[in-house]
Amino acid sequence: MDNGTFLRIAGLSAGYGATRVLERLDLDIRKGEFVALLGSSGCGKTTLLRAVAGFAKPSAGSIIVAGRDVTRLPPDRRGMAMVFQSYALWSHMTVGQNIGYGLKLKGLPRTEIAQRVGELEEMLGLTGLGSRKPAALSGGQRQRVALGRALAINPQILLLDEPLSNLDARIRLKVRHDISALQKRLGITAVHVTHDREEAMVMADRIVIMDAGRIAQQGTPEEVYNRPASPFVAAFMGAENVLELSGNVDASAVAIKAGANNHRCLLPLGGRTLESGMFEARFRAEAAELMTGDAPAGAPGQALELSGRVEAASYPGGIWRHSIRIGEAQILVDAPRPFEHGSAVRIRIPAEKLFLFNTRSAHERPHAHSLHDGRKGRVLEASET
Ligand SMILES: Nc1ncnc2c1ncn2[C@@H]1O[C@H](COP(=O)(O)OP(=O)(O)OP(=O)(O)O)[C@@H](O)[C@H]1O
Repeated sequence: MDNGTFLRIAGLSAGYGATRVLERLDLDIRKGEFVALLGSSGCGKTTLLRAVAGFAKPSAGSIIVAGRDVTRLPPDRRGMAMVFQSYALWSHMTVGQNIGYGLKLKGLPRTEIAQRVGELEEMLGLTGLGSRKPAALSGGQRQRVALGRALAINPQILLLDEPLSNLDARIRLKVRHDISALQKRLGITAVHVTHDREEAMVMADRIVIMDAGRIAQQGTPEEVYNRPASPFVAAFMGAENVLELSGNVDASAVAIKAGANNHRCLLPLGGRTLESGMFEARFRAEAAELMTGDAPAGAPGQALELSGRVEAASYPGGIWRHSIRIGEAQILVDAPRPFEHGSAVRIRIPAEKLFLFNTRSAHERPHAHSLHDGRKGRVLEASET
């Protein structure tokens, strides 16, 4: 075991009856680390969290905390506390009683419980609300009570199951910040399930992206955002524009061939592992630059240049978002000013903002729009060089 590992999930498989959800999943988490489990609905995030907490029984594998195998221990003997999306507060109990519940179960003296509850209420901004019932609290306050109840027992590991998804957008930003600050201050190891990319980015030290019960990629927010390892991760991290290109790779660059709607260009490999052939190219709406006029002639540029036509423009705030038709493909591109509906435009995507992945078969690129001429699978290449 790596010296820094505090929570080790090893070869974990879990499911429900015949439904297999997690398949031999391995994940090591350091002490004090904040890990976000990010993935689309149904990928197994909650199942993983519940298995770690002891609420779901794994069919194989183990859960080790500080070198101790806790796989067969009940939830209350694992040194963990879980905060649920639904808060799961006891409606007949006051705020103070909810927060102190775990301590009461442990048989602590009343005075000690009162003192600890008071400290937590203060820490969580709930002072003065101790005798209210949950029904008389706002969503954000309820979630803070749930957090207080989890923290009261001094857990070594805090498990958060989409704790912010029931809060409105503005409160969510505040509680997001509160949880992060508290977790860092207390030095608790935290595992946070979310399907909100931005939430994972701003809260976590490390993001674990899950796909169908497996880990698709893990890394710092900056790593998974800027260096997605697969089309799935790229799409999940917001690079939803997708095109199909072809080109040749040498030791230092990939030469993208010209097509019906793209110019020839030479992109530095920059650490990418690619083979000559077909590529799925992905990029974010904000990664592209929108321009009018003709492309400069001459040597191939170090950016992908596309030509298209504006089909729609909207103003979501701050920037203008354009829907652009490029052959059979449709992409979204942001710009600081609106471009007229129907106008011919150029789109420039710098090499470092273009994610390229080899595609090997038609089955592996169900979402890619090729820049082709409508004939089956034929990519239009003005120059075959
Ligand atoms: N109690 C259950 N019985 C049977 N199948 C279940 C049960 N709970 C979850 N599943 C199935 O297991 C799979 C994983 O569910 P899980 O709740 O872990 O996903 P998730 O990634 O947390 O999704 P979400 O973001 O929607 O909460 C899903 O296909 C789900 O339908």
